[in-house]
Amino acid sequence: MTRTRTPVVVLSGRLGSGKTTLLNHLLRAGAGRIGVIINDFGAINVDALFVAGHVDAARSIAGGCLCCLSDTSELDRALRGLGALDLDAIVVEASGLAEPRELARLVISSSVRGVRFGGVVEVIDTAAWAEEGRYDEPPVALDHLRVASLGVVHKTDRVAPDQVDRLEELLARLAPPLPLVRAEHGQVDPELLYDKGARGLRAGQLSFAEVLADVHDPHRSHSHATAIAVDDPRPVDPGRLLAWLEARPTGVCRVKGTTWIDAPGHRGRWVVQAVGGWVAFERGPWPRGQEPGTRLVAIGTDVDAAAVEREVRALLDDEGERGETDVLPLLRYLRA
Ligand SMILES: Nc1nc2c(ncn2[C@@H]2O[C@H](COP(=O)(O)OP(=O)(O)OP(=O)(O)O)[C@@H](O)[C@H]2O)c(=O)[nH]1
Repeated sequence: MTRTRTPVVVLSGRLGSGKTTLLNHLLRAGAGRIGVIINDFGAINVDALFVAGHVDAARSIAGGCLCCLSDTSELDRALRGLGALDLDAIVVEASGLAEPRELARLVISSSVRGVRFGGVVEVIDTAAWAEEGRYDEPPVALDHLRVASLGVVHKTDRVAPDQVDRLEELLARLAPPLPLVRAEHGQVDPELLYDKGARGLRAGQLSFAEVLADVHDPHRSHSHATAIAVDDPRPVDPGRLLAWLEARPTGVCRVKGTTWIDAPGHRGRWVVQAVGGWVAFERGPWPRGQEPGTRLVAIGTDVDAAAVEREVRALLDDEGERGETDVLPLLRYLRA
């Protein structure tokens, strides 16, 4: 019996749009055996830390966008490792800055046997688009929409239904007829993702030849962002952390990671997420084998990296245990 080639699906979407959330949903949904390749931008691969434990095989590529790494064989190496396994799909979670066209090109032209390009899924942050209020402008670059085989209109719980309709009308005008699916918290039917490669191109979608032919310089095509990573065994000062998150340095558009809070009643691991003006905390146990500590990544454009790193390091707490009341201001950002 001929073994069918494993589809490689690229998950693309701007910083904080919900790619890891969607990936976790796929893994938890138990829809087949999935391999994942996670490409995070910072030196600490925070996304890899956040991915659910149900993954059958995982490879992590940290330290730069796949499409900007000088060694483009990194993806091939990861695919080779996974391609040998009997998987139903491989999902590549791109960093929020990667160029999907470039990633598609890397997968299409990969010489790794046993895998095939399975399409680009563009995760669209409806909440960020509504927050920015530029209702006639696309939520992502048009080129991203033209490469995509599916658009996930995501975070619909954070906006009014008429805004979701408005975004979908805009997308239908700009990139007809990109199939769209609405989702909250990544809850997309896995069937929609794995079959895409087999179905061929929709009208208006770039063909493989077009993706391959248009040799462009990925370094020019996305803004140059900087990721500042701090990994330290100390807890954070909750008050200073919140004040910094609420008034982040100019240019820092994304903060994520885990922090350690050492205060009675609130002691433990607090996951921090900030996208644009939005901040959230989630509490949870330390994954087995992980020592308590603070691992934060701040991502931004035109930032003074040394100054941001100093600011993040200043959040670390040398004064020992905090009082319960120090944590209270964080509670209004705490998600169940
Ligand atoms: N309200 C709401 N929040 C969501 C939804 N999807 C994701 N989030 C939250 O948005 C934040 C960012 O989600 P991630 O899945 O980490 O986003 P990402 O695209 O992987 O982020 P980067 O890898 O940094 O680009 C997290 O706090 C998620 O819990 C959603 O549908 N609704």
